[in-house]
Amino acid sequence: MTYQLDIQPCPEWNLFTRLQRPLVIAGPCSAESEEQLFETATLLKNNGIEVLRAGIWKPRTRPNCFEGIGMKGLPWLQHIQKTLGLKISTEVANAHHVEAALKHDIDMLWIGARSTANPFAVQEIAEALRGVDIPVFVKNPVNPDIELWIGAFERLYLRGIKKMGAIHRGFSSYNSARYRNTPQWQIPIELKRRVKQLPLFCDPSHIGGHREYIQEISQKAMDLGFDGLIVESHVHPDCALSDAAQQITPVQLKEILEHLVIREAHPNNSANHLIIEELREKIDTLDSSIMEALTNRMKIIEEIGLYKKENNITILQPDRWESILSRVTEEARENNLPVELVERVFKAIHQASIDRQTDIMNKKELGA
Ligand SMILES: C=C(O[C@@H]1C=C(C(=O)O)C=C[C@H]1O)C(=O)O
Repeated sequence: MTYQLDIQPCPEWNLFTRLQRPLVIAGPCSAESEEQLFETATLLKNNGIEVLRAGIWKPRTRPNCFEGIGMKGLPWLQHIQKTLGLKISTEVANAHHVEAALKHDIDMLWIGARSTANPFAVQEIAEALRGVDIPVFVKNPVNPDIELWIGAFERLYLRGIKKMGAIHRGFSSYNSARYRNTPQWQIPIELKRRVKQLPLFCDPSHIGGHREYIQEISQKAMDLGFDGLIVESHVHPDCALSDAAQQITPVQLKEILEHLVIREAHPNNSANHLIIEELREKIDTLDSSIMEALTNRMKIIEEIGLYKKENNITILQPDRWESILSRVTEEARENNLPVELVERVFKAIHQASIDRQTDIMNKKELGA
């Protein structure tokens, strides 16, 4: 069963007053001391940030790391809310956190990646939020499972939460890669396709794992039409008690934001609109040719399948398959197409052929 999520549009949330992209949430990974939090918040505010983030309870990979300041950090946030007029937000991982955060007038909550991966935790948080009308952001689960991510929104929605946003923070991987978490951009793209009204934020700090990547990841998010960014910012990043390498100062954040190129969702005049429409018509025609070719190919696959069944021949023909794959990858090289793309496409086509021929093989004769 899929639910139609009737999400309230972000401009109505009373969280951001300036509504141009990117909407920005920023603040330290963790609240560490009242001074660190207040100094950071003041600088962020002076640099135009409206919503402060700060972790109060930190889920850490190993015990004996700094696990967050806990409850005593909540009044610090509240003080900032009152004196600086910033909106305040933190991560919650259980009902107890939700209760404490709400008691301290938190403006926005988010559910972390490890919690999103656990439906029991999400359900518990959703129950604790029943009847509460504040925005709740959900980070993607650590594993690239879009259903789990959507499931978390559904659980919240079923308990009455209408102000929901998604945070893309990348996915855990065992391979050593450029970034700390692999972005797998196709997953937030698919989320946006499936849940259109959902505001989409990117967390370049956690994807990159190092401050040097924040600019490029933020730009990529903007190019894909993301609504906002949630960025870790600390008054003295190198002294941070958690995630030191990926935090930036409020001034560095301002510079990064100033350098972002923000593109419009659609062409801004009718001449440009016509150009893109004409090109899209060409794409539509080409897509129809691809579909026609796929349909005709499948018909022949079926004929070969019937022949194999009648003559007792194996479905998989490794030599034939090998020769197809080497021919198309060679053609890809000649035409300057990504070989990896062509391989992926043809492997998917070949697998579909095998599946179709397997169905034909297994189908009982009428009356047999
Ligand atoms: C169509 C055949 O069956 C299988 C499917 C193939 C394909 O999709 O082109 C190629 C070889 C076989 O593994 C065939 O034997 O030619």
